[in-house]
Formats: sequence, structure tokens, C-alpha cells
Amino acid sequence: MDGMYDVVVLGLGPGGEGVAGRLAEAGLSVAGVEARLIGGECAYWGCVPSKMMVRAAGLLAEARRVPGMAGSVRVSPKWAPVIDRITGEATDGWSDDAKAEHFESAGVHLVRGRGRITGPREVTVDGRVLRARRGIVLATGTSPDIPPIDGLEGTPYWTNRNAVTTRQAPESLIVLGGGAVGCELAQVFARFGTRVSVVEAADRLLPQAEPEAGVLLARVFAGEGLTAYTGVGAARVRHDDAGFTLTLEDGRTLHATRLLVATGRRTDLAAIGAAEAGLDESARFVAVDDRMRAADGVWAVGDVTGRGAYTHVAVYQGRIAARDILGEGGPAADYRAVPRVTFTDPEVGSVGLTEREAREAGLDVRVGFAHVDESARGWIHGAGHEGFVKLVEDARRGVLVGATSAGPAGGEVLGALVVAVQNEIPTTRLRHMMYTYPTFHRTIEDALETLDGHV
Ligand SMILES: Cc1cc2nc3c(=O)[nH]c(=O)nc-3n(C[C@H](O)[C@H](O)[C@H](O)COP(=O)(O)OP(=O)(O)OC[C@H]3O[C@@H](n4cnc5c(N)ncnc54)[C@H](O)[C@@H]3O)c2cc1C
Ligand SMILES: NC(=O)c1ccc[n+]([C@@H]2O[C@H](COP(=O)([O-])OP(=O)(O)OC[C@H]3O[C@@H](n4cnc5c(N)ncnc54)[C@H](O)[C@@H]3O)[C@@H](O)[C@H]2O)c1
Repeated sequence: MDGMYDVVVLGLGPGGEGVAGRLAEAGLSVAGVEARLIGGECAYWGCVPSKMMVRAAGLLAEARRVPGMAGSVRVSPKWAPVIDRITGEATDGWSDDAKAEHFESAGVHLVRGRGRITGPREVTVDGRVLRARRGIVLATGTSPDIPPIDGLEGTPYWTNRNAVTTRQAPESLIVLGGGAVGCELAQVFARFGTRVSVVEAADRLLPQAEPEAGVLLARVFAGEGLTAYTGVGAARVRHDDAGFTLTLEDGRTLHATRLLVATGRRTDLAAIGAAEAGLDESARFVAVDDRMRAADGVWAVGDVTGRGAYTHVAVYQGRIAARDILGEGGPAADYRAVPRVTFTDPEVGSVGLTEREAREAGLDVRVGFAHVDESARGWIHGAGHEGFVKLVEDARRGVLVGATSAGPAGGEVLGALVVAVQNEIPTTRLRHMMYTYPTFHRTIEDALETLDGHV
């Protein structure tokens, strides 16, 4: 049955779900189109299940730190409770029935199926035409970007989807890509007894973060028995009954029962008919202004906009798009302080610019740096205390434009730094306040004291 609505939201991950709910709450008639599950990648194959895995692996790591600090324990990892928890608690067996009910009772008309823009303010789903008086919101997210490596296509390689649904930890695993997905999952499986190798084409792990973070992770990974191959890509992949053989560009070969491809994400704007809405289908992402407007009667939010593939960015953009559609005004999008946390152990949290990005932007940069393990709390903490705080100051203005917090609870410590960067709190004021003793976040104070000229 065709339909006329105020707004059609295409894709109901964290971005689209938020916009659709907010608009319906405000009294607009809204159709939400979803090809798979309401909640998107984050709820079913991304953030939530992977963080349950990280939590379980973290418990094992803490137990292994008991000797020398608190006696002895016998650690016998078991994958079954992890996948049971993901299945039962996180994903309801990869069913969104309960969410769908909630969504519809909130007033959103749910249309299941793969939608495509077929004209101005028009989306077609399995032959059913949905028209939108005010416009369309694109929130279709991304899918894994599989590199064109000789022999890879057609093999049973894993993506994040297989990794978070597996019923057992593999005996051995090659992880292609040492970004957020690769590093988090590599460490998880290694802690459950899988023999893990990580292959990262860039010269270090987490290449988008400060270099010190990649160096730290490589050291921690090596200590936990993972092997990282950096600065080298994959030349060839073969698969047979024994598993995968991956040949590196320098001729070395790696073998494993499983291969996880974690080399980034891609959009497919042609598949959603973006040109019908006046958008460039060949672009990597949908370009939006600071109110999430992509074209007349078209808004886009979340990963599809390419402004940082994080759930909190999708949700933030969703709120702005909803306000714009409702004519409510309010602050425009501001990406100066996009926070991100890679949930390895140590966690790597960062915000704003890296030192290099700040220098490339022509800023007069001063850097502050302090080790967590040399702080009072780090010393007390003992095993597992590796980490650092790095501050990037725009010296001319005397404010932080970026910061990294790596260490135990590194993502939580980041909170204070996000407030400082977002609100341009002068570093002189940050230096003259109290930091609770003995917390991990006191390392921020140590790092402030090392800003050039303030040692
Ligand atoms: C392993 C992993 C771990 C992650 N961990 C974190 C984390 O800890 N913290 C964090 O902030 N982020 C994390 N992310 C990133 C996070 O999952 C994404 O940033 C977030 O899901 C983006 O939300 P979105 O709404 O833009 O897109 P998505 O969540 O991808 O949702 C898009 C939805 O649109 C639907 N769709 C697509 N095309 C169509 C169509 N044509 N018709 C109908 N429906 C369509 C899809 O089925 C999907 O449900 C992780 C990602 C991965 C892969
Ligand atoms: N904790 C979090 O917030 C979290 C966790 C996981 C994912 N995510 C989001 O999901 C997105 C996708 O994560 P991802 O890790 O897949 O992407 P990514 O872009 O973060 O990392 C991919 C890595 O693969 C490397 N690479 C690319 N091609 C390669 C090749 N052929 N051989 C070897 N290495 C190669 C890249 O250099 C890069 O370091 C990220 O942008 C991130 O925003 C967030």
C-alpha cells in the first residue's frame, strides 16, 4: 500500500532511529524504512556485542594479573557465556520484534524492506511508494569495505558480523586491518586463547590516533602474545580445508583457521538511488551542511555522512536534523571535539586534533605529555597500568585543540578532556584547579605541567 507522510527516514540504525522517534513524538507522520534490524550495526553487530566481548576478555586479563598482586587463580576461558550473553541479553537472538512494537507505539510507521529513492521526496520499498511532504532523511550507514586482494573474494572470510556471532573462539585468526575493529577484536580473541596475527598496512596500529597510542598497543599486544605486522599489506589469500594462508607483500606467509577483514567501511550511494535526490552517487559519503541538509528536502545523518563513524555522532546529528525539520533552530553541528574511544586494554580515547593535524592546520602547537604508569594511581594500580595523556595546545590562544588519554579507564578520563576542548577552557585555568588524588585523571594535571614553558 502506498503512503503519504511528512517525513520518510531511510535506515533505522542509531541515527535514523533517533530522528524518526523525535519527529513522531513532535506529531509528524513518519515512515521508517529498515532493511534488516531496528538499531542497526551498533546494536546487533557493532558496539554492543563487541563491548560485551571486550568486557569478558577484560575479566580474563584482570584474573591473569592476580599473581604477584593478590594470590593465584586458575583461568579457564570459555566462549559459551560470551555468545550466550550477546544472543540473549544484547540482541534478543538478532530479533528486533520488541523494538518494532515500541517504535510503532511511539507513532512511527515501520516499513520493512530495502528502500530506494525514486524521485524528489519519494522512496520505493518493494514496489510500495512512500511520499514525503517535508522530505527524506538518509541514515543508511555503511558496510564492511573488502579490499580487492588476490584470492580473497569467494573465501569464507569473516567481517565483524561473523566475529560477534561466532559460537566459538577460533584456534587461530589473522586480522586484516589494525584500526578500531581490528584491534578490539584481535585482543578479545587472543585473551580467549586464539593465536592472533594483525596485519596493518600503515606503519603502526591505530594509524588515525597519535603515534604514541599505536606504539603502546603494539607493546601491549606483543606482551599478550599477539603478533602485529605493520607497514605491510596483504598480497594474496588462499583458503583450503586447513584454513587461510595470507601472503604479505614482502613474501612472508601467515596461516590461520580464520581471517577477519577489518579494513574500514563503505557506503553505496547508487544502491539507495541518491542521484534521484540530486546527490552525487559516485561520492564516498553524502555531503551535508551544519544542519544535516544534503539537498532540498533531503537530510543525512550518521556514518553515511562520513563525519566520524561513531554512534554518538549519528545520534548527535540525528538531533540536529530533527530540530531543523521541525524548525526549532538551536546550535548547528560542531565537530571540533568529536570524542572517540577504542576499547582495547589499555583503552585509547581521543578528542579533537592530533599533534600532526594541528601542525598541518598551521597552529602554533605546544604538547604536554605524561605517563599513567608514572602517576601515583598508575603506580598503585600495578599490573595493567600502561598509558599516557597527551595534550595538544593552540599556544597562540592558550586552549587545547586535541587530547589523547590511553590507559585503564582511558575512555572515562577522556570525558574531562572533551569538556576542555569543546569549551576552549584556557590551559592556564586547567592548570589551576584540583584533580582528585589518586585518580587516573590526575595524569591530565601532570601532562599540563609539561606543556612547553611550564615544566
Ligand atoms: C565492530 C564494530 C564496533 C563498533 N563499536 C563502536 C563503539 O564502541 N562506539 C561507537 O560509537 N561506534 C562503534 N561502532 C560504529 C557504530 O556502529 C556506527 O557508527 C553506528 O552504527 C552508525 O549508525 P548509523 O545509524 O549511521 O548506521 P547503521 O548503524 O549502519 O544503520 C544503518 C541502517 O540502515 C539500514 N539500511 C541501509 N540501507 C538501507 C536501505 N536501502 N533501506 C532500508 N534500510 C537500509 C541498515 O540495515 C541499518 O540498519 C562500531 C562499529 C563496528 C563495526
Ligand atoms: N570503539 C569504537 O568507537 C569503534 C569500534 C569499532 C569500530 N568503530 C568505527 O567503525 C569504523 C570502521 O572500523 P575499522 O576498524 O573497520 O576501520 P578503520 O578505518 O578504523 O581501520 C581500518 C584499518 O585497516 C587498514 N587497512 C586498510 N586496507 C588494508 C589492507 N588491504 N591491508 C592491511 N590493512 C589495511 C587501514 O590502514 C586502517 O588502519 C571506524 O571508522 C570506527 O569509527 C568504532
